[in-house]
Amino acid sequence: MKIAVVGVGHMGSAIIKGLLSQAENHVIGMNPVNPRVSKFAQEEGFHLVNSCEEVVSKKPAVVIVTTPAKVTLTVLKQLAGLPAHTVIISAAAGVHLAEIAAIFPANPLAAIIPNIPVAVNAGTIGLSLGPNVMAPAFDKISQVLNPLGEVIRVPESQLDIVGVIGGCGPAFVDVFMDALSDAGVKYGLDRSTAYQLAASMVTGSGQLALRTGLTPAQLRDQVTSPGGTTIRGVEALEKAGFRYAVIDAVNKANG
Ligand SMILES: NC(=O)C1=CN([C@@H]2O[C@H](COP(=O)(O)OP(=O)(O)OC[C@H]3O[C@@H](n4cnc5c(N)ncnc54)[C@H](OP(=O)(O)O)[C@@H]3O)[C@@H](O)[C@H]2O)C=CC1
Ligand SMILES: O=C(O)[C@@H]1CCC=N1
Repeated sequence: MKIAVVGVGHMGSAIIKGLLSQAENHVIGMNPVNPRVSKFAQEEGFHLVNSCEEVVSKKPAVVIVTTPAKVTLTVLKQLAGLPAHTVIISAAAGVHLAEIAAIFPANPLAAIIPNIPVAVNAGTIGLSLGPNVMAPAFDKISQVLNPLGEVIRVPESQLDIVGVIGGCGPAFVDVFMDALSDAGVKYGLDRSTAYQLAASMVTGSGQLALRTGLTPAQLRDQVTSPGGTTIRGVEALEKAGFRYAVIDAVNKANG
């Protein structure tokens, strides 16, 4: 499928990497002239254009817009020449389907909040669909998004909070992994071993939760042996207000 990704920054690059892992995808990136993006396009081997007019002329089946939220509606207006069957997917946090529908009244529309792990096809993607998404368009959206990771369909009213937990969440986990790694280094691990250990442990914990369906509390109980070491660490986290720090991170990001 021919897919255009408009805005090749952190999220656009991550989506392009994930899309390029599927041989059937023909990916076109669009970004204003920028040596960073030209180098990335050369390295990854996708076609790069520098204007919305060129995107329209390439007739992509699906356009994914990953420009900064504040310029996204302006960029979408520049894409208004796309035919009515083109599927428009916006990844911009805080840009609503109704605002996009004012520009593309007849097109199938979707709003997504992906996260950076889409780069390795292990993303978490919140998805809300607009009113014009019939079966053929839904098939295209699924064909594009499903290989990028887990797609979680939610009403648009929940997309902001899904975006904070799924989209911002990797940064929160990265801070946690960085701190864990510091602690490992303090006790003698070399940096790369500490990073590998933290990342592997987080991956495994997430996979276990998904595959078993157990709650985080049930999983924690499996680790906290009576009178053992883990419960002493959990106590220290509670004393430091770790839970509240996490909830307040979500409050702030959602504000
Ligand atoms: N980063 C993330 O984890 C997530 C991001 N998002 C959403 O993705 C969007 C981009 O975020 P992010 O990738 O972090 O930001 P970046 O700043 O890394 O990327 C934005 C990209 O858009 C380009 N750009 C700027 N203006 C235009 C334009 N008029 N036309 C085309 N491209 C343009 C920029 O080009 P240049 O650098 O050359 O100016 C840059 O490459 C936001 O709307 C954000 O809400 C959603 C979920 C997660
Ligand atoms: O920080 C941001 O605004 C974007 C939205 C979700 C993750 N990154």
